[in-house]
Amino acid sequence: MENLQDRSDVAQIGTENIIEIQGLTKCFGKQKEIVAVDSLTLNVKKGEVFGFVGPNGAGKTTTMKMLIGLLEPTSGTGRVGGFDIVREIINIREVTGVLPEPAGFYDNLTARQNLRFYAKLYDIKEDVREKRIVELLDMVGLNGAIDQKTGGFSTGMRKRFGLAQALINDPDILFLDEPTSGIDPKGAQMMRDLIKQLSREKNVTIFLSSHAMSEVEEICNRIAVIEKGNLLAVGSVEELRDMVREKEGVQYILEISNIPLQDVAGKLSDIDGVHETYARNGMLYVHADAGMRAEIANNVKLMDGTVSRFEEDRMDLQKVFLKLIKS
Ligand SMILES: Nc1ncnc2c1ncn2[C@@H]1O[C@H](COP(=O)(O)OP(=O)(O)OP(=O)(O)O)[C@@H](O)[C@H]1O
Repeated sequence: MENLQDRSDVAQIGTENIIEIQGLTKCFGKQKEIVAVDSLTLNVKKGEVFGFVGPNGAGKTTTMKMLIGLLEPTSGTGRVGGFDIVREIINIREVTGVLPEPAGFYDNLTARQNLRFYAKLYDIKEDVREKRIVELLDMVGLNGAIDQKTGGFSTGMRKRFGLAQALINDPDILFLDEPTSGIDPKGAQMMRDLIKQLSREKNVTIFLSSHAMSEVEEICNRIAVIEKGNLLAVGSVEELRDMVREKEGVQYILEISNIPLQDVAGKLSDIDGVHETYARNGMLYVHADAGMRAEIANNVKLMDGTVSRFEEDRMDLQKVFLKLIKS
């Protein structure tokens, strides 16, 4: 699986913060009793593909809406592309593109007519506009449907068309709310490839929310995890994994010969920092604090055991996420 965070050749990530959020808060209700986003502080660097994940109702959409000027924060501040999210919404609209969930179009208009309409809102000149419409529809694989009404588009086509629409003003920053939800695996892969292509070839900064952890793991350089409006963690998959390793320990898997696994399990479970040991299918599983590898190996050696395999169960983002939200 291609992973952007390991590939500095893919995205040119700058040092400059293109999105800055300070203590951002949004409350709903007469008494402001529903705290949807609670003092959120985070930065996104230019060129990053930034994943925003959290359970249902965590506050992802509300945050995005505040960042693009659709909702006014209750308190806190934010800047997008250098512009203030309350006072400079018009400027933000100029430099951003948005794929909302669900995406809405004028369904009785064709793909070309829809894009023409949005292009006019941005005052894009006719010659540039017509060329861009064809290029964008080509990019998202919808050129064959250019003169079809969007009302007849499938869910996958609507998502891709929504991406073309979000790109009509050639934005520096793209906000994508669940860009692959409801579309089939092939369509989802195409969407991910497009997102990677935009990052790689156009250096567009992408801020996306998703419930698909494998997708976020595949395409995001960094990820913020939120729950009940609060930021739980932010970092690359590797950094988030390390946070969980430090907090919850790791699972080692050992293949040992010469001595009975039950004996090793018993001996290792007496060591400080080893939380659980059990043998299954000829392998020994050891749940221990991170960094106990050498000590475990030594103890097996002292018992005259031979270790032929010693692996750490590498948590994927799905596991990391579940551990972060339950701790
Ligand atoms: N207009 C509103 N009025 C009252 N409460 C709202 C409003 N909009 C959102 N909320 C509440 O704010 C919280 C955060 O909602 P939000 O839609 O931002 O979550 P989310 O992380 O995008 O969820 P999902 O993954 O389900 O899309 C939820 O408890 C939601 O019910």
